Amino acid sequence: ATIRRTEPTAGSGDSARRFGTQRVLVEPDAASGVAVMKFKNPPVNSLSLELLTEFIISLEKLENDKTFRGVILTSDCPRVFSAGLDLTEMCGKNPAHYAEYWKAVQELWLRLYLSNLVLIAAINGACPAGGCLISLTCDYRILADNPKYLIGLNETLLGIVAPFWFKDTLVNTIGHRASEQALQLGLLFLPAEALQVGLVDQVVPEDQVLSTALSVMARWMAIPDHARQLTKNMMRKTTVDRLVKQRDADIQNFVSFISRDSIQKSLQMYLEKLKQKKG
Ligand SMILES: CCCCC/C=C\CCC/C=C/CC(=O)SCCNC(=O)CCNC(=O)[C@H](O)C(C)(C)COP(=O)(O)OP(=O)(O)OC[C@H]1O[C@@H](n2cnc3c(N)ncnc32)[C@H](O)[C@@H]1OP(=O)(O)O
Repeated sequence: ATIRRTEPTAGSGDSARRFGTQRVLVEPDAASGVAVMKFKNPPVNSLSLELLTEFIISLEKLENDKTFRGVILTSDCPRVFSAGLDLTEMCGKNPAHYAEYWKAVQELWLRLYLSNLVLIAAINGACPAGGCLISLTCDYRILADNPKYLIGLNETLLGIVAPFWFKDTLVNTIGHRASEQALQLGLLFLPAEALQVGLVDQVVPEDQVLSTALSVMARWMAIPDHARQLTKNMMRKTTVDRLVKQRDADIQNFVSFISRDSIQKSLQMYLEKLKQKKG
């Protein structure tokens, strides 16, 4: 994927400078050590290969810069946090493309789930499937209180199956029984339901999502990094290791699953339905 970096905006020093790429805007505040990362892949922030690649690069840049200890993930697109994996990357392409795409999905999850940074999701829009997965990799989730902003792993509604590491991430967050129901039924939760089941940590008015994320971040930043990072590692490493041990097999699994005629048909029908919704 071709990555175009955005120029820093004119400002009064480092903390006023933006950086990032075409699809991932980064607003750093060096003074507080916190950066706000905004997805900008209109119309719905679908996780195309380009967006995944730029996300990984921007995250790596922040991880390697000791100035930054916390990142808030949010959307620059109105009403959608992320529509999840880009269905056009999984439809009508060849096995080599599917393998490349899935490797990038894995890579992003691996980096996010064990990130040394404090990650907070400021969920300011709809958050299905892969969008929900990204938020689940964060240390804390704040969802805007809007009945249109549904969140959940809805893969079964598309006739596809959430892989084991999506499932593990959900189980680690809301527990086994709630995950069993949520995954089989492909549940998309309203904000109040998401809060009740523990899928998000706070639901706040839409105009307070970012300010709440910043104040929650201050609390997490007050904890010494080494102790917090080792604790996070202790909680999450086993889950990560499961995928690391079988990364190639997981790619092969995905490629053969997604290449099936029946799955391709389901995805195409789902995409058609999304497009028809407008007309
Ligand atoms: C047993 C072995 C198991 C191994 C299995 C391995 C793997 C399989 C599992 C793979 C995992 C997949 C996880 C995913 O993330 S799949 C994606 C699921 N996403 C969704 O279901 C969301 C679909 N989108 C929506 O519901 C809505 O778009 C919305 C996000 C609520 C926003 O609604 P709205 O603002 O009304 O926008 P539109 O619906 O009109 O959409 C605008 C535009 O965008 C296109 N689009 C929407 N979502 C996607 C997407 N995910 N990918 C690509 N394109 C998308 C939509 O078609 C419209 O396009 P047009 O403008 O051209 O009409």
